Amino acid sequence: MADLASRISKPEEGAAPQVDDPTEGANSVGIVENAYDVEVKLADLQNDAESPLFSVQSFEQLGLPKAINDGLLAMNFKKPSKIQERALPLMISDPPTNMIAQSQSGTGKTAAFVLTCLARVDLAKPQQPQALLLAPSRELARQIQGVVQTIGQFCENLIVQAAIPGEVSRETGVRASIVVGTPGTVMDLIRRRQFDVSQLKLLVIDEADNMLDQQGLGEQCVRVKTLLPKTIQILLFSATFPDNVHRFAQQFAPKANEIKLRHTELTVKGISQMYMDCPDEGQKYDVLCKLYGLMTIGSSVIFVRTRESANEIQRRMEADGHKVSALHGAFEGQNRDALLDDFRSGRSKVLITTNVLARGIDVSSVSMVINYDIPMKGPGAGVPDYETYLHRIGRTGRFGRVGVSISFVCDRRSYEALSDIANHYGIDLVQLSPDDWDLTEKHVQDVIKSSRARPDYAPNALGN
Ligand SMILES: Nc1ncnc2c1ncn2[C@@H]1O[C@H](COP(=O)(O)OP(=O)(O)OP(=O)(O)O)[C@@H](O)[C@H]1O
Repeated sequence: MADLASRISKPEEGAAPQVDDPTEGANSVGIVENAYDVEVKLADLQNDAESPLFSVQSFEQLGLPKAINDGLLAMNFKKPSKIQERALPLMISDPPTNMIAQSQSGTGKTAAFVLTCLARVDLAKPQQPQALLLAPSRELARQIQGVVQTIGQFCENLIVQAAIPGEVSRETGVRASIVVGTPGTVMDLIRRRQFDVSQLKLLVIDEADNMLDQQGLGEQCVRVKTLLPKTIQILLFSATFPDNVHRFAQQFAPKANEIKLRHTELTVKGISQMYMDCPDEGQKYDVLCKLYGLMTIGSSVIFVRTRESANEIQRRMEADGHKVSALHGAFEGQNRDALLDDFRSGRSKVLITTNVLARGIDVSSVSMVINYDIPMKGPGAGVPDYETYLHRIGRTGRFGRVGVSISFVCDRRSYEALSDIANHYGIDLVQLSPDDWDLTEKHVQDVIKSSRARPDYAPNALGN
């Protein structure tokens, strides 16, 4: 990366900015090539991780009910991805065993835990909550609910309910066999006795490192767990598990089987990671506007640090004649739902957002992610946020597709933060220059106009 030592921007002035973290409360064209292996650690060491029993080559081998297999067919899921191949047999076998599972963004973790829920619920008791899935944002909870409904579309009597603000009526409470929610709302419903958790068999926590780490959600998840049956099977999923959270995850889900990735295997090779060397903070906006034409080839997500900058960039871009949407934690739930639905359907193609959408959101048409601000964490936002970087760029390059991420740097601080992130994951970032627009366009177009992943890339494989 170029030397940016001489470019130091002034600190921001004004009121404390509103920062969102991701913790408030389709079918694929991907080819499945399971060329790489993962580290599987079995809770019961008497078992043999290499045994064929612990890996399936097809969904049929799992012996799931026909209705579930029909759902997979309807989704055009022909072959399990690596995480599905390795995790599913362990998760659906009896006696139920906990699982801590890691695989890269966009590799099909959702279907892995959704299939486990569908395999475990007794459809003769459709209104009795039996599986609880927790996610960090309302958008992700709704998305997971949609996946359960789609894969479970032929399961008679299946009722799935979202436990997010505004979705559960006070009169009826929770009346579903599978419940997908955010921890705060779930906690409220249990406290108000509107959610009978006495017969829950399964607790799934998606984005588990984030859910167990953050003060607010970590505490909430622990409190929710204390109210659940002691024998409940716990499944923790994420693309990232920093060591400290991983240790806590092992206490939270004792005696778990584990599927882990090596540090350097965390990035998705289908995502071409680039950075734009902007002259200064003020000119980032002009660079963004120049990129606009490229951003609309597919769909794009622009990540900014604060809600205020999301609003401000939206205002300026619209004033400059560009069509963009902004979504962040200050919006009301239903408004957020409508905004994301517009983006999913392609009615809006450029979404400006905060970390609230950094994790989990699956929109296959996203071909570009822009880190307008490098993700930072810690006191005074002084430390690069390695995990959030990976989750943000993972909104593109889903399930074997290709995509581009462009991170804006404009001063020593942002440059060093991005260098740290690159070193942390062993990534070589391609440098783009705002002075050579033809070359920038070529770099970006070469990737997003190619419809296939590079031949050396085994899409959807863990550890690719
Ligand atoms: N076996 C499969 N065959 C084809 N497509 C699949 C298969 N499994 C999952 N997919 C598709 O892959 C995409 C990504 O899956 P998913 O959203 O579960 O990723 P993830 O691993 O949870 O990612 P993240 O870490 O970002 O949350 C989805 O669009 C999903 O429909």
